[in-house]
Amino acid sequence: MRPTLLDPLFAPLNSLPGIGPKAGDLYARLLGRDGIDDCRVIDLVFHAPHSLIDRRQQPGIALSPQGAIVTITGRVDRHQPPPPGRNSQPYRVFLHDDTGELALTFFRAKGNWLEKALPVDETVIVSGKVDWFNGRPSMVHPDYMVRASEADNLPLVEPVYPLTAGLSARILRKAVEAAIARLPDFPEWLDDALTSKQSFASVRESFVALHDPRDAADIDPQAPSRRRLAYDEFLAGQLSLSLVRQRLRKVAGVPVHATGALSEPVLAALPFSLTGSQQAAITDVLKDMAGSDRMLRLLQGDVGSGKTAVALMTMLAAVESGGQAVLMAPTEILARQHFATLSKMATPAGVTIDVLTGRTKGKERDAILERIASGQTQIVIGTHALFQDTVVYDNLLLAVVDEQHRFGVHQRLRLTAKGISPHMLVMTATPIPRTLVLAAFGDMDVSKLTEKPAGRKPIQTVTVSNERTGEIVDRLRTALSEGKKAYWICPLVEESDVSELMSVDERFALLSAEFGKTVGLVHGRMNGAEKDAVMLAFKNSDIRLLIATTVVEVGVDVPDATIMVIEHAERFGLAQLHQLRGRVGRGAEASTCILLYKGPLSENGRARLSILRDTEDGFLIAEEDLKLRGEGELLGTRQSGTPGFRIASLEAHGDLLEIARKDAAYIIDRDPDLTSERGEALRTLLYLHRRDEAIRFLRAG
Ligand SMILES: Nc1ncnc2c1ncn2[C@@H]1O[C@H](COP(=O)(O)OP(=O)(O)OP(=O)(O)O)[C@@H](O)[C@H]1O
Repeated sequence: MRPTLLDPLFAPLNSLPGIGPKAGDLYARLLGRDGIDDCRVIDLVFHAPHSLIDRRQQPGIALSPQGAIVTITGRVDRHQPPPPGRNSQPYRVFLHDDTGELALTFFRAKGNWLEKALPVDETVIVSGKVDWFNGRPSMVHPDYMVRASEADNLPLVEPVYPLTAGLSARILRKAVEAAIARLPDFPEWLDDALTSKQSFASVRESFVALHDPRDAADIDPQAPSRRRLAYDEFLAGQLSLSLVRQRLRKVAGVPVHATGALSEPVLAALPFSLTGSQQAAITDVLKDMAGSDRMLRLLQGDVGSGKTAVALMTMLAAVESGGQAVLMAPTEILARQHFATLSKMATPAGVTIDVLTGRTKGKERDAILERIASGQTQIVIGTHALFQDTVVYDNLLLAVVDEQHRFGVHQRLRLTAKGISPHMLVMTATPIPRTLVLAAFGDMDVSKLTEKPAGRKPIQTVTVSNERTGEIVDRLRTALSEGKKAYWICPLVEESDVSELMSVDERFALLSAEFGKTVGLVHGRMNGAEKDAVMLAFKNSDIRLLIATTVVEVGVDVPDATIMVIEHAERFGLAQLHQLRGRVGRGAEASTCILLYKGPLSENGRARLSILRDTEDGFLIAEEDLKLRGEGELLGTRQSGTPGFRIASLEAHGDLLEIARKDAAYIIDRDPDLTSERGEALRTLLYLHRRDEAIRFLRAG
């Protein structure tokens, strides 16, 4: 049960005065929620200002910079209403100070109201944005106008919040103030030693300070209030991951005894030998699974480093031990591709492998479910359909979760909630910077595949302005006539971009006109069967040029494709470009990646593309991407529905994440059920950050 202390903060957002049905939609949009019913008061408390307006700036009229928000103290000289019948023209009021004259400009204004507010000969203070036009300064609809005698009514410093169209700054500030007024006195959940070392204020004071910046330093991520709140956010995350991990570890842990009876014949039949990294990762996994603790391991592989083979070897070990294994892929395409590859690779082992996805229906589905329940099926490949209630396993020992870009604690929780407690191997598609691993997975055991299989040729990467697209098409013509295969990737087109970007459909039309039937198209709006058919034709060479959106980004394996063209490369994250590029260079032939950009590039944009040109080391690229883009964008975590951080930033507060990790481990070690006084306070922290799932877990455990 949520502590009653938090009730006022978890009340519906529209319980605040002034938020009606119309504003509700705006707030939902602003806060990134589905609807107003999903918004709580607390969401506004976390809605931090990004800058401030300092109305203490009084440079004088003549010295006010164009576009700056300034405050002017001056004497009103005259009013100039629009000529009679010309109400579309503005109403102007002129005032002066020692340096010059300023026109205050009002549209559709009532004259008598202005005469009262700005009487001639009165000294007034006005504040707002100054615009210079033809050498004359004006201020359109000042934010504030007060008489000099009432200077106290002018807020000197004002926070500026992210807004959404239709919601005014003033209204939002009112709502935020009302939300802040509901802040209770929180129990202190941090250790005294830490708060004094870091000079943290109390939680309540920190929230108040967050919304009441006094100068630019208070807006900085390193402001003490922000650091405190960032720390809390990290701690809540680390604590919930530790709790989950602790419970997962506690349950079961059926030791897996690999005999080699199945994996050895498979290994012997592979057309290659495993790399040192692959072998090391398999050894790590087998060692974990042989123990009585449950395995929870993250397998990070660079693009094309051969994760699939590692997954197969570990799954065969589970089967050798008399159990079952599943491999969960993030998409239908990948599940089917894994199924095809693994079935072929595993033939010498003679194991029964099935595929189960949302598309598996009717009699086929019933038959598969029956085989899984009886234990006849030893390995199942699929999507999240693998963990629906109707799927009952006979003896599931290992779950390999190919998370690719979607880090989901939730899925892992769902698995355990079913009472299934297999060993778990989580695979990610690209290297992830350590801080991000920590934030998303907590303190997890990690194996890395740093080596590329032998015989791979480096991919030649070039950056080319889109003005030279014609040349690229000419080069493609030659390559295709030599029997080569190529990808051409277009970014996802959002409606707002339509005029600016070439959509996949347009690109497909243009290139089909050029190259005829050898051109195929896949994108996210096609259904699964359609996508599969095109991918298959590409694999089998009926299609030699594949136009695609990023649906091919993860895991697609067509080893004889050697050319990758990425249109609007400046729009993609580095890690994503690295992933896309990784679709080529998977065979023995030399490959090329052409990054087409629309210029002129910003300095940052140029830096990003050149990193990609200069290295193929995904671990390095991931670190650079984090530096240049920030974690929200990185690997698309934002789209994946994983709750991002609201105050904390991995770049700015990486040091705090490290401390929070240790703090969480220390807490769980001493007070695993959070029952001490500090433990109780920490429960409040978990609720405050909507980490309820961890608390539910605590109770279930
Ligand atoms: N040790 C190896 N030697 C040579 N080729 C290998 C080796 N291991 C795997 N391969 C081959 O390399 C290709 C890439 O392997 P895999 O699809 O498992 O990569 P991945 O790690 O999943 O990368 P991605 O995320 O880019 O798909 C496959 O065609 C696979 O058969």
